[in-house]
Amino acid sequence: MMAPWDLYVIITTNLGGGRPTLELVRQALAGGATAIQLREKDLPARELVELGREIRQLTRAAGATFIVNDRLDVALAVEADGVHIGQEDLPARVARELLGPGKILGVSTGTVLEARQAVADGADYLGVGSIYATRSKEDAGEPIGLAGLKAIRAAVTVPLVAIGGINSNNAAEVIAAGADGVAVVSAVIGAPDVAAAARELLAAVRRARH
Ligand SMILES: Cc1ncc(COP(=O)(O)OP(=O)(O)O)c(N)n1
Ligand SMILES: Cc1ncsc1CCOP(=O)(O)O
Ligand SMILES: [Mg+2]
Repeated sequence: MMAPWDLYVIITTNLGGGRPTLELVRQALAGGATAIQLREKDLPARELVELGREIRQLTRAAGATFIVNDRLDVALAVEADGVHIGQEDLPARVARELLGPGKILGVSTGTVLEARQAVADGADYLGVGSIYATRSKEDAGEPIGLAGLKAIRAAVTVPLVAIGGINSNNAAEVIAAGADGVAVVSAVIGAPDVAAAARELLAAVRRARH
């Protein structure tokens, strides 16, 4: 069964307003996040594994998908559902070989060429963006906008998760442009009430689909 990508919350603790990682995860899940990504750039592998094990338990109990960013070794070690890699990470084809067919492989793409290549290499879903400007990733590049998303939607059939500057005010137009779900950092973990922010964004995504 492919994961529901309606609300994919990315956990980068230093963008979470000083709150502990697991508290952010618990609150995002309480607000209905359908997928959680552990995205910590500065933690040693040992700490990533410890956190990943806890998040595995929390996501399993909530029925949510758990993806580890960048680190295929950590994803396997904590029995995550899969790994997300970008254009500068492990090549997607290599990641697919190491993962085998049973785990989810997500790949970041910003162009039709990248999207087609990622699918050919074995991606199960694509992170598409940055759609809008974002302050959560320094090297996010120029926004591709809804036009970029629509072009990728027309080129591939795998699920598309739109990312970059998405919030409850613009989620509807992103879904209308062809995204299957939204991936967010600041709109959820940067909010004063993480659970309420997740609930509001999830409702916006689901409303947009009907
Ligand atoms: C769902 C999703 N889409 C895109 C990204 C970005 O991945 P990447 O380009 O490798 O950048 P980092 O997140 O590793 O800085 C993502 N993490 N998740
Ligand atoms: C990880 C990532 N990849 C492309 S944009 C981005 C950051 C998205 O963060 P926000 O939802 O706060 O704009
Ligand atoms: Mg990466």
